[in-house]
Amino acid sequence: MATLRDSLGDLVADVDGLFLFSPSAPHYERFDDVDVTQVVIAAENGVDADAFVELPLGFENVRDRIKFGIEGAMEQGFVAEGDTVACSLAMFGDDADTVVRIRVDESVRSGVYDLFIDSRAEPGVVRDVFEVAIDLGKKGQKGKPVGALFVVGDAGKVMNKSRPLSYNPFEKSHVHVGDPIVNVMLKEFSRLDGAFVVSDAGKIVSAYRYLEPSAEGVDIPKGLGARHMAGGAITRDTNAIAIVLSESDGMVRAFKRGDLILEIDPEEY
Ligand SMILES: Nc1ncnc2c1ncn2[C@@H]1O[C@H](COP(=O)(O)OP(=O)(O)OP(=O)(O)O)[C@@H](O)[C@H]1O
Ligand SMILES: [Mn+2]
Repeated sequence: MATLRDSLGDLVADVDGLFLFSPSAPHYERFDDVDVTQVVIAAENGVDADAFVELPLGFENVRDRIKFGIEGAMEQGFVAEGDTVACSLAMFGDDADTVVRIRVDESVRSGVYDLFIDSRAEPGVVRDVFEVAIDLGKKGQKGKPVGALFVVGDAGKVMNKSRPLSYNPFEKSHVHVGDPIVNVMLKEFSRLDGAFVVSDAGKIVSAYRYLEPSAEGVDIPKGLGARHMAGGAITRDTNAIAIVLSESDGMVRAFKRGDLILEIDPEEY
């Protein structure tokens, strides 16, 4: 009679790679002499792995996390299309409690890795803007839900394709989107109309910008309105990405080249 170990062993039988998501050192050492490519995907390479993919965001959604890891491993040549990999990750506890078997193919490519790593803005800036948008999504302004639109990268071109809705409070200051003060400021602003324009290096160039991209041919999900349309369209007309917090449904969405790339729920963070 087959044991449970035999039956579940099929999950990892003849895989080409083992992906360890944020492994502890003891968990990592358990696989010291496994005979397949090991890739560590984590916020930092604490276990000093040879094959490492940096996770810029926590990705509470496991599907997004796995897709990001596989996309990053493909980009770096650790695995190739057609490979099958086993992913070990923590879903409920602090250490690995889940194994996922997945085949590496184009369907895994969600564009999330590309959004963070191959955009004009630095990966850390993209991460900082996500964190500001997620924080705003969780807390709102004075407890009320609020929407916001951040256009990140290629600021010169974005400014040329937009106009001021009112005076720009960032005109004479050098505020980086990762500065803690930003979260406080955004909560104090009377309203977050228009778009925030952020430079490649993360400087907030302007607030209250009215974006005027040409919108024909930009296809955004039904039910999303002008803020999302402007966010999608500006990323088609420039090399910027757009991160949009919806006042209506509280979701944070990212657009690049006119396409919706990522949708996350701040409540999961
Ligand atoms: N072209 C634009 N450029 C900059 N900001 C815009 C633009 N169009 C709309 N907005 C901003 O989006 C806000 C909300 O507009 P609207 O409700 O139509 O968008 P939405 O996509 O439905 O967003 P939400 O899901 O937050 O309601 C507007 O008050 C305005 O501040
Ligand atoms: Mn709306």
